Amino acid sequence: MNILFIASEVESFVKTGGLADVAKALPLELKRAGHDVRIIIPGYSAIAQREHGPIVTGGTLSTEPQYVDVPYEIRQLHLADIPLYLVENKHYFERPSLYGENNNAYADNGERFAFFSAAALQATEQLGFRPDIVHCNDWHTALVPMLLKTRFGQNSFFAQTKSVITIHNGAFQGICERGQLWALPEIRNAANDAIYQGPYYVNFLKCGVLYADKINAVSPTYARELMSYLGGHGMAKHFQDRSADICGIINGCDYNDWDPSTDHLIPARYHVDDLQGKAECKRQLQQRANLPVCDLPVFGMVCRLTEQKGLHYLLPILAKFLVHNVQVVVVGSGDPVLAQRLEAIAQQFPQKFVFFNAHSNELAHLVEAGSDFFMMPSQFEPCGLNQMYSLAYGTLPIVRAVGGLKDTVTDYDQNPAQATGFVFEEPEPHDLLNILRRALLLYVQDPHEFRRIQRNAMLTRYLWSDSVHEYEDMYRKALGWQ
Ligand SMILES: Nc1ncnc2c1ncn2[C@@H]1O[C@H](COP(=O)(O)OP(=O)(O)O[C@H]2O[C@H](CO)[C@@H](O)[C@H](O)[C@H]2O)[C@@H](O)[C@H]1O
Repeated sequence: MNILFIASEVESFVKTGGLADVAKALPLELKRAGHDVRIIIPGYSAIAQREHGPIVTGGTLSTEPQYVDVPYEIRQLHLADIPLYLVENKHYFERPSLYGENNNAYADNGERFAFFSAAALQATEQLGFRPDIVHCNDWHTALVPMLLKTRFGQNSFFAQTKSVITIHNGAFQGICERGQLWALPEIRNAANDAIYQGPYYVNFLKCGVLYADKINAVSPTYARELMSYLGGHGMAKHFQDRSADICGIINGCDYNDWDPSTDHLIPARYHVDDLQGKAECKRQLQQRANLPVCDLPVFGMVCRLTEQKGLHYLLPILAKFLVHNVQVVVVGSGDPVLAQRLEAIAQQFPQKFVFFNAHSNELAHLVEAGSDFFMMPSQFEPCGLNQMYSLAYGTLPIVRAVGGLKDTVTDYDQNPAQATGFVFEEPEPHDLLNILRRALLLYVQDPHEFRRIQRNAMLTRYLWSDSVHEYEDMYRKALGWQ
């Protein structure tokens, strides 16, 4: 199949979160499976490799006569042997950040990603790449399915093209004033009330859910949650209406980047039968964090600082947990209020708790390798990648039973024989504290049992090559081939 993968970030070029990891690993695996894959993303000035790629085409996005047409250029880079196209426009993408600054989204994000989506499709035709499937990801590219049926609906080039959308995070929906879509009158003036959020706003994700030929969430549990009122981020009814076309496909883990036996971002390598390197990673993590270098259990956490990641469960109980003989290391960036609260606790417990207010891939690898446990008490979690990295690094994940966390971690109490970590149910700080204590107790009282679970965890595999079969299946269904 010819697959156009359209996303707002791709690991190795530009990344703020897990979407970027998937937008790298999935196209690579689809390519390995024999498909012709092209990736297209916005040409942010933050992309360091940008100057090495040639401009391969360009043009203007035509709009209504009263507005000026919007210019763009297409630059070509490569992700391994996959062409990666950047849609460049100085006004929209030459900014210090991808989506916003100082924790505030850019006010014209709707306009920016509407422009990107339409220009990406127009450029695809200019490049002569006729996609069977346009694979959209999250709200940023969720207008694409509707554009294929409106602006490009009569265009014979796209006559056989079908669209799918993957929901990585349904909480972000891209709600913007209708006026921001001045360049896309076919959407701004559409008679379909369902895509609007009240009379004045458009909801990008709704457009995707209504118009995509097939939809998937990044885990089976999250697919079910999206159709429930509690987990549907206010869009449950729209997901329910499309229930026949929705499936859940668990993300894979990219073991090329996340394998402790080959990882060169960590100070020592190790594998399931020889954990000496892990002990060295722990020592170096403790040194780096300025914590006493000793055999206390280390609980790590790496995340964007947002409510989603369950910091409001952790913050109220962190001081109580730090009364025990433990060390806790958190690496995160995002919400300044959450950062301040973490910093205040770090000052109170300098010998036990360290907070790195940073986005650092190298630190993320060190925390994964050097910790004994990894905390992911998310409020909701479409799939989650860090718990998979933790399993591979023998760092027992402590997670809440939601979304992909529920699908990937087996709880010690529920299923001791196959346990790979610890799972708690209720969205309550006290439940998190209980499970942290349970994990601590196991570490202190039964090192052999801890080692056995660690072994289970390290032998667990979530392979992209398995998930790709499910994506191929979804594409075939979208194309009506089965
Ligand atoms: N401060 C920091 N420093 C360094 N690295 C950091 C970091 N904060 C986060 N990261 C990295 O960003 C990625 C986060 O991935 P996740 O899947 O856990 O969450 P995210 O919510 O971004 O992704 C969304 O999309 C993905 C992909 O589908 C879903 O798995 C997930 O549930 C959904 O919320 C990991 O690679 C992690 O190491």
